[in-house]
Amino acid sequence: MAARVLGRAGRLAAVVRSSALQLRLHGSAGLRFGSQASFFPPLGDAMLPSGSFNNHVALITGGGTGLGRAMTATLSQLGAQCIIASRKLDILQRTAEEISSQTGNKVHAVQCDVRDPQAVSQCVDQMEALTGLPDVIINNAAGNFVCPSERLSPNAWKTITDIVLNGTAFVTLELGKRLIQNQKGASFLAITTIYAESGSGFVVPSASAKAGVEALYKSLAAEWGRYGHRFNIIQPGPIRTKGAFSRLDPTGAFEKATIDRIPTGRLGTPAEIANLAAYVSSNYASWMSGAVIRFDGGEYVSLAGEFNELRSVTPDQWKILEVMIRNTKGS
Ligand SMILES: CCCCCCCCC/C=C\C=C\C(=O)SCCNC(=O)CCNC(=O)[C@H](O)C(C)(C)COP(=O)(O)OP(=O)(O)OC[C@H]1O[C@@H](n2cnc3c(N)ncnc32)[C@H](O)[C@@H]1OP(=O)(O)O
Ligand SMILES: NC(=O)C1=CN([C@@H]2O[C@H](COP(=O)(O)OP(=O)(O)OC[C@H]3O[C@@H](n4cnc5c(N)ncnc54)[C@H](OP(=O)(O)O)[C@@H]3O)[C@@H](O)[C@H]2O)C=CC1
Repeated sequence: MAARVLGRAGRLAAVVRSSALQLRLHGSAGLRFGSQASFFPPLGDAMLPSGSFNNHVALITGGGTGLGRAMTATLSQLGAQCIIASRKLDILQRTAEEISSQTGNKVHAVQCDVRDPQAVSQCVDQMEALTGLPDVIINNAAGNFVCPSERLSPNAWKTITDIVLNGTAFVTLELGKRLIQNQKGASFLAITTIYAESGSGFVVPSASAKAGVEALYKSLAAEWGRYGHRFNIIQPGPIRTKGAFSRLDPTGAFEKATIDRIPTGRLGTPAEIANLAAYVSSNYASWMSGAVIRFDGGEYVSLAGEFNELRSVTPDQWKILEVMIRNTKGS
């Protein structure tokens, strides 16, 4: 009996070593990635009760496009008066009009290059005149592109770190000081990325700056709670936007591999992150501060685990592997 099992195991072991299995272990055959997405359908509706942001003012940097636009739409739908700020006034104005006309709540467009502290100060002046100081601040504006680090010029480095780290700091400090002076509490949210934690090649200025933003927000969560300010961070995984995908995967060549490694089998959607940002910025989350929320369909842990490639081993192949492992005697 034992000999028969061993003989069978030997034959199966030969199969294991075949190139077909090697392909399966290292390629994406076996379990078909992506099919599981049907278990995780994205919902698009605003999650919080309507009116959750009535009488609230929200500033969203980079609110004219992509994820910032989606967050603005959700906050506006929930009753907030929004101010969106970035460099391109025409785009901001178009977005503001579209959202206002859908929600019935005013969205203001204010031009501001967050790299320039004077422009930030003027933007806040404008905001104070329009709406008063905000209850919600979402630091979402960013710049990024993939580039081997040896090809980066000093100005390329400075451009990204100025937008992401200095820009976030200028907006946060300017508003923080005025809010403190006026004894007004607020929720600050920064949008970073999963590689702020791990680092990542080919986006090194962005990784460095986003890590700095996380240190800034965690530090201020500790320091400024006494002024009524909460600071939280959302680290999104891949969510299709023109701004991100055109600069990080310009040919689309990496999209399938990206989806394949996401345990939930799909990209995120702007509406999903907008719901999370709305919750974190709302009074329902008034006890949340200093939190770093990874929102990536499981991509980070999938990338991190050394053995996660074994997802592609089929049940039949596991039988073979198990026999091989059990038959190993000694070291
Ligand atoms: C593996 C597949 C993955 C699939 C997708 C996964 C998605 C996951 C996403 C994760 C994280 C995402 C983070 C993000 O931040 S995405 C948001 C991206 N959005 C934007 O970047 C919008 C705003 N961007 C811009 O306006 C420009 O792209 C900008 C370059 C960042 C700034 O514009 P501007 O101020 O006009 O700057 P210049 O064009 O003057 O350039 C300044 C400097 O930088 C050099 N440079 C510009 N582009 C490149 C490049 N592609 N490669 C190398 N260097 C570049 C430029 O030459 C200038 O330097 P120098 O003066 O020395 O020539
Ligand atoms: N999409 C994704 O998969 C992921 C996105 N993120 C983060 O999400 C956020 C939104 O990105 P996404 O919506 O995808 O990309 P977008 O390119 O659409 O958004 C970036 C926004 O930043 C604004 N911006 C850029 N530079 C400046 C500046 N100097 N001053 C003021 N505003 C500026 C842009 O507006 P303008 O050009 O008018 O200035 C734009 O609206 C970013 O923080 C990004 O790092 C993180 C992980 C994944």
